[in-house]
Amino acid sequence: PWPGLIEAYREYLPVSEETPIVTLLEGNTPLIPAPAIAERIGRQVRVFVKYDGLNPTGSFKDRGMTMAISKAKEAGAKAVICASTGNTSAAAAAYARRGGMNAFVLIPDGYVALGKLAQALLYGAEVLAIKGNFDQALEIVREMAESYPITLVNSVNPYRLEGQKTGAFEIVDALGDAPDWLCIPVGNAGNITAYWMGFCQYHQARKCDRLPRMMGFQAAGAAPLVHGQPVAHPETLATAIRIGNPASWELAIAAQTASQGNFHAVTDTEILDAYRLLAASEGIFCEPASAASVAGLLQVKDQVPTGATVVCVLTGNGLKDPDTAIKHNHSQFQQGIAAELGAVAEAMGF
Ligand SMILES: Cc1ncc(COP(=O)(O)O)c(/C=C/C(=O)C(=O)O)c1O
Repeated sequence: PWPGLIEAYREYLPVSEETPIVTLLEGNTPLIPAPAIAERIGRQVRVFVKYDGLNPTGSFKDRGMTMAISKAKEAGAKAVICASTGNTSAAAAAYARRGGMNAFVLIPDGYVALGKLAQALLYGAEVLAIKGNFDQALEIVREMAESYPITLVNSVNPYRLEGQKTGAFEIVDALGDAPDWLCIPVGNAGNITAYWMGFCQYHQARKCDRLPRMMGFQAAGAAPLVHGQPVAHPETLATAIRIGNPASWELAIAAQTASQGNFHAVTDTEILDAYRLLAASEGIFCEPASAASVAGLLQVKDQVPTGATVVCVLTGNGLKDPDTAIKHNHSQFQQGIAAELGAVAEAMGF
């Protein structure tokens, strides 16, 4: 049976026998073929999606949190803190409580998807909603962690990136080599940094021959890495990546240049089209920010080499943000039908 990420990849992680393992058996998520998306590209291009929405708290953050919380516990921490657009706070709360610690989370008031807030509250985090955006919340928690006995578990904590790089390991283990392109949504830029770390470490260990081009996609209203400067008032319906000043800016640029990758901006409309395509044509429900990886691939599809293998990282489960699904689906939804066969048959067009 799958032992959880730290046990599965111990030799590649900064842990020792003294490290307590705080785990919810995260990782080992499916790499699902996406024929409907591949068909949109053609030229024998193969597309897979790494469905990281199937982690225990529903996002890729669990990969980083099993490491960050285990290391915090090893260091004797009693409480952790993070700023979050939602998924980090859910994962920090779950793993901190699992590890017997308290979790304090700062979130931008009014811009956290319903499912993520539900998680942080029920996991028993101290949830502080500030009248400001994620970037302001991150500045505050970085100062807090400097001045008070509390461990910061945002992705500036190196153990977060160490955990998140395991996504790259799993992709190589499943494909037998690295893909030609790795498409990934980018907000605070920890995940694109971590994936590149993982591919490079696996390449060093001769576990893969090739290294992918890292293709990072940001929401058009929150695309500092595309514009080359911070965005003071980031705006997008993909609230998970509504971030204007990524903490891992330099590391993400280094990954992009070293991999000969690129950053592109995708509009909210392109994100919603990919979000609906994934659900209605592939049967895969991810949250809006995650669909930016597919929206981006489709935007630059003519640049994909013939016969290439592409992996799009779907970073969060669609259930995190039910409001967006209800508001932006293209399905038939007839309400108030009489509970009679005739009425139902008529509604169905018979
Ligand atoms: C679903 C989803 N997809 C993509 C991203 C972007 O990853 P990074 O580029 O590593 O930030 C996030 C990030 C969320 C937070 O930053 C947070 O939860 O505080 C996310 O939740």
